[in-house]
Amino acid sequence: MTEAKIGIIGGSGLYQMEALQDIEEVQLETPFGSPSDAIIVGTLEGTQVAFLARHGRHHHLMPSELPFQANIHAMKQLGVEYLISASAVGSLKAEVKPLDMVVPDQFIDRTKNRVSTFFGDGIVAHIAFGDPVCPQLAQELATAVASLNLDQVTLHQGGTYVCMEGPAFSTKAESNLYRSWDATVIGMTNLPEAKLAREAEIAYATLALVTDYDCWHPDHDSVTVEMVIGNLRKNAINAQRVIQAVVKQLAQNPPASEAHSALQYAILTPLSQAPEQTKEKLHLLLKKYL
Ligand SMILES: CSC[C@H]1O[C@H](OP(=O)(O)O)[C@H](O)[C@@H]1O
Ligand SMILES: Nc1ncnc2[nH]cnc12
Repeated sequence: MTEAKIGIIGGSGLYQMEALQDIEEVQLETPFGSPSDAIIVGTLEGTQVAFLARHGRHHHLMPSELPFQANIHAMKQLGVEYLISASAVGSLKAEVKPLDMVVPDQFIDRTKNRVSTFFGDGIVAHIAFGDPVCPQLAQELATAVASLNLDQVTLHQGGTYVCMEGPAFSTKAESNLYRSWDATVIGMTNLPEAKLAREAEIAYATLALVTDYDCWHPDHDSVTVEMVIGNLRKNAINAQRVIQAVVKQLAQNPPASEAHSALQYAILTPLSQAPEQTKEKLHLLLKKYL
């Protein structure tokens, strides 16, 4: 059985990891449907990792169409314990410039149409989510960025990621509202993923790669895809270097994470009373508690 303890979800601009060796394409099915694409399992720095292009390798899925449950379930099937998201974001702060990197430690949910839980159908669970990002994995990301001294890149450790529905970018009024909330960056994908990863007891952290100043900045044009694409290419190269460094660190010293036991006190329904069909559907997540 193909396995990997470290998973990577590549967002806009990061559709493959060039340094991956001994690649195997794994086409997985889950009780929640098919993931965005085949998962590419290969070795990086001698360590087995699993890579998934969030929007598909040809970017055919909108944020609202992403099969978040299937993506996280597929990573869990492969044995992933640490999941790194690389994501394009707009900046909501003057000092956070395009090409900078942010390792957020908070999220604000502005989505309207996302499924962000595996539970329901007779089994109720409420995971703790006060700290939505694994602090240990976030620290590994920050350490890796700092170790590389990347040209033109400032690292911002901590910050709030606003997750909006999209696909249209924000209005100026919305962008300024998020600025008044002291939010740092904006994107369309990471919050459902972080919630589902926590339910799956996978440590999750985001490497947010800044592509633009959204639309609030008086000295910059409002965000367009054309603007974003130029910076995505540079960001994708930097992101791969960071991920490679993190994988090396994690392989040498995998940190303990509270995320790995997130369900321990979260399930309210006595599993002895729960519907068999739901227990079966959630077996991968629940098996250690059955
Ligand atoms: C190409 S700009 C908008 C698009 O990029 C981000 O995606 P991801 O988080 O997967 O890198 C943002 O969330 C939007 O989906
Ligand atoms: N300005 C922005 N708003 C939402 N998602 C983004 N992804 C990249 N830039 C973005």
